[in-house]
Amino acid sequence: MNTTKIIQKASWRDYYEMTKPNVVLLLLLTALVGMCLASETWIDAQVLLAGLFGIGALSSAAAVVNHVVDQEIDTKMARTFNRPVAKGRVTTTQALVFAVILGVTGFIALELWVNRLTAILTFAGLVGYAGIYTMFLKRATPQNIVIGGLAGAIPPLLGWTAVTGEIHAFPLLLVLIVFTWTPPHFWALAIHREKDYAKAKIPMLPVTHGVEYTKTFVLLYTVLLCLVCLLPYLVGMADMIYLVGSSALNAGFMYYAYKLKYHAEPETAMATFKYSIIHLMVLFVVLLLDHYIPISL
Ligand code: HEM
Ligand SMILES: CC(C)=CCC/C(C)=C/CC/C(C)=C/COP(=O)(O)OP(=O)(O)O
Repeated sequence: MNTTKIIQKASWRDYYEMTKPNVVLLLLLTALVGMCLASETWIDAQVLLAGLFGIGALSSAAAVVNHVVDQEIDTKMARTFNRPVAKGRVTTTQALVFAVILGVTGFIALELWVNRLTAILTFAGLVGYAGIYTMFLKRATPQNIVIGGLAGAIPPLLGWTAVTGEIHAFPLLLVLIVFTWTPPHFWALAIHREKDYAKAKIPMLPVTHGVEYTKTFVLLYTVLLCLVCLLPYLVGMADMIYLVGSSALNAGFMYYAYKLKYHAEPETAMATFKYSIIHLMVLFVVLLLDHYIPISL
């Protein structure tokens, strides 16, 4: 369906919004923690700055491409209809030029001042989110976000490879944590926005399998997340601050997921989604504290 777009002048805020700044900030926190956990001492300033810049720029480029590819469906949903490209304030060409500038500068920064492995893995994250998830999976299967979640989960590994130049099992555990966290994060929001997704004909789980089924899977993935979060402690990667902190955060997530399934009120799904963001943010801060203040039993 063709939607007529009203031509309005774009402001810098439109370009900022297209980068999904809050999402990218949380991705960068997970990358920073990956860097810190890989270092026994201070992180080299060049690796720290160029690494965060490059990962941030390529993630932002992926987010801008998402705005271009999804412009048609964005016009159909209350949450997204006012986005810069959907609304026509930024043209497809302008957005793509912006994405290419971000992508190329980010890749060059990683290649020149960090290392090639990190540049290639970060680029793979961009292709995973902008190419595989946005262009194909999102419209193809209700498991879209489970598979696509891998792209958003990769930053802790990127932080680690930025510092060490190699892949290690420890950051892969952090990737596994974010990967397991993504379904309850997104499906809680999708339950709240189920009618929007149905209207835009996007096969998100609550649309294809119903809200009750999705709530069950939010709960099951939250249980899985609680188990996966124990792994850093069990393999000796993290100590007591992490064990206590992550257990408390996971108890909170279980409370919301259980309430969503068995005692839901109208706002429970949105509250669960909001909690998921606090959960991941604090979890990574706790990992950082634990790294610098190791307390063993
Ligand atoms: C395939 C994986 C993911 C999907 C489908 C997804 C989906 C979403 C959606 C639809 C929103 C709402 C955005 C809005 O209100 O405009 C959102 C918000 C958010 N997501 Fe995710 N997400 C995913 C992965 C991640 C990851 C890996 C992170 C960070 C590590 C993350 C962090 C956030 C944050 C911080 C917000 C709040 C944004 C804001 O308030 O502006 N998400 N997510
Ligand atoms: C290089 C690298 C690590 C790239 C990862 C990039 C990235 C920005 C991941 C975020 C995941 C996310 C917000 C998905 C929502 O997309 P959606 O299209 O389902 O949500 P929307 O409807 O809000 O656009």
